[in-house]
This record gives sequence, structure tokens and C-alpha cells, in this order.
Amino acid sequence: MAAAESRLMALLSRSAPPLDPSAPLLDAREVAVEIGGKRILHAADLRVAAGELVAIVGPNGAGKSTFARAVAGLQRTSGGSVRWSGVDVGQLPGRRLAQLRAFVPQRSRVPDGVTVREAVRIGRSPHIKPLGRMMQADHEAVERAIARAGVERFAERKLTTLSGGELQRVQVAVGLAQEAPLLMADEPTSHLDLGATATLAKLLRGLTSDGLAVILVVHDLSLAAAVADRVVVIASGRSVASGPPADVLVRERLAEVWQVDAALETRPDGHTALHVAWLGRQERQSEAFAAEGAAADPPA
Ligand SMILES: Nc1ncnc2c1ncn2[C@@H]1O[C@H](COP(=O)(O)OP(=O)(O)OP(=O)(O)O)[C@@H](O)[C@H]1O
Repeated sequence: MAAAESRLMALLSRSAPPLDPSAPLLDAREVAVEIGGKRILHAADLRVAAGELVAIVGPNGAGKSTFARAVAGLQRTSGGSVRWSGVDVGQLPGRRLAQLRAFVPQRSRVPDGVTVREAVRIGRSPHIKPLGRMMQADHEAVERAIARAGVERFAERKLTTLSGGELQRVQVAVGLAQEAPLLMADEPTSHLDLGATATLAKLLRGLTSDGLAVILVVHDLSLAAAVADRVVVIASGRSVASGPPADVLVRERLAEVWQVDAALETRPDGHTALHVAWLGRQERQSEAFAAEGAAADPPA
């Protein structure tokens, strides 16, 4: 047998090592990523267990999406380790990985001519055998995902005709149809209005009540504080803090990482708010001085 042929046979027959149910669902340590010879991610850690919702937060360009893609096995790493139920991500063939985690991307290519229902069916494909057909259970999973993400109303519409918020909910439905034990979503609320954001927050929390794990990359810190069991802060390509939102999103850290004067308020009834000095103390003072000056100046 030619060498290339035997390599192909080995690849096709490659079976992944068995998962270790006692290991964390996801255990990522000191993950580093280089793109085009440039270090994008230096060292980021993330551990997630079943039933947990972990929010990844951090400033623009900090490396959150790169980290999420790296742990999902969608981005080559240059250092550290990523293990899913004890197995190195590099040893998990694509279909196997797709049965462990669903990934809802921040942006995705919208193919021409595909309806919402067809897109959600594609999300179910990791469960369909190669050259196989969808079974009754697969159709049911697709309909469940469509209903749970609240996209029934436009299920027959073409993806290209949807608004940004509608498309985002469809992407969540595509992820849900995968019925993986962990759902990762990169900024799934960036186009959603207040009500749709609250609905999605309840949906994600509901998944954890069903024993699933959720990783949410999100900018809205008050939302992160409301829904997450833990937050991981990424700054300049490193995870710099991890823990319960009230412990991590403290005033000093908000000032250090986001350079804003802000404080998170978490009330016992579950309401959260981020109080931000939007214009900063100095600007507000100088504005006050300007106003005082204008009042003192006699009209010309
Ligand atoms: N393919 C690429 N080529 C070059 N640079 C890249 C590439 N992908 C990401 N980067 C850079 O890596 C850094 C981290 O990007 P990433 O998208 O992970 O940040 P982020 O924290 O998710 O940002 P945001 O909150 O703005 O979405 C950014 O400076 C980005 O420009």
C-alpha cells in the first residue's frame, strides 16, 4: 500500500481515546495562539463543569473570540492544553467534537437560498451518519431548537432576508439543534433588543438547569453578572481574573481593565446594574467649570 494511502486509512480508522466522565467537561490551561507570527493570546485558562454558565468578558481586541475558538477546537493553538472530558482537543475528530460542544459564532457567513429550518437542520448534522438520513429524533431535535430559540415565526424565510437580531436567534437555534453538553456563544446578544436579550438570558440559564454547560462571550457586564456562575476576564491576551461576578467585577478591576470609573450593583432580587461615570470625573469637572465660567462672563 502506498504511504499516502496507508496514512488515509489510518486517519479514517482513527478512533478518539475514551472520554473520562470524572474529568472536567472543559479544562483549558495557559492557552496561547499565534496568527501570522503574532501572539494574539498569551496564556488563558478556563475550566467548565456540567451545569455551569461561565461568561468570558474583556475589552475589545483582548482575545476573547480567539480564546473561545481555540478551546472549541476551531483555532490552532501554539501553547498550553485544551482537554474535553480529559481528552486533548487535537485527538478529537470533528464529528466527535461537535457532539461535545456547539459553537455559536459572533459572525458567520450567510449562505444564499438557505431557509431558517434548513440551517437548523445543518446544525443537527453531527448526529447524522455519513450518507445517512435524518431520523424522527433528529427532526424532533430541530423543531425543539426552533421553538426554544423562538424562531418559528420565520422558520421558512431565507437567512438572507432576516434582520441582525433574527439571524442571531437563528444561530442560537442552529447551536441548540446540536444538543451538545456544552454550548458556546460568542456575543449572541449584540444585535438583540432588551426583551430578546432577557429571553436569551433565561434560555441560557434554562440550559444549565437541564445540566448543560454554557460559555458566553459577552460585553454587557451587568448581563454577565446576572446570568453567570463565574466570569473570566481576558485582558491583553491573558486571563487575569476568574470567579463569581461580584468578586471579580469590582471597581478597581473595571478601572484597571476597561479604564472606566464604574461599579456593579447586584441586588438580592437578581437585578443587576452597572453604574458608569460615562464622561469621567475630570470631564464632568471641566464641564462644570466651563458652565460656571459662562455664567460669570457678561454677554458680549
Ligand atoms: N486572523 C487574524 N489575523 C490578524 N489578527 C487577528 C486575527 N484574528 C484576531 N486578530 C487580532 O487579535 C486580537 C484579538 O482578537 P479577538 O477577536 O480575539 O478579540 P476580542 O476580545 O474577541 O475582541 P472584540 O471584543 O472586539 O470582539 C485583535 O487585536 C485582533 O485584531
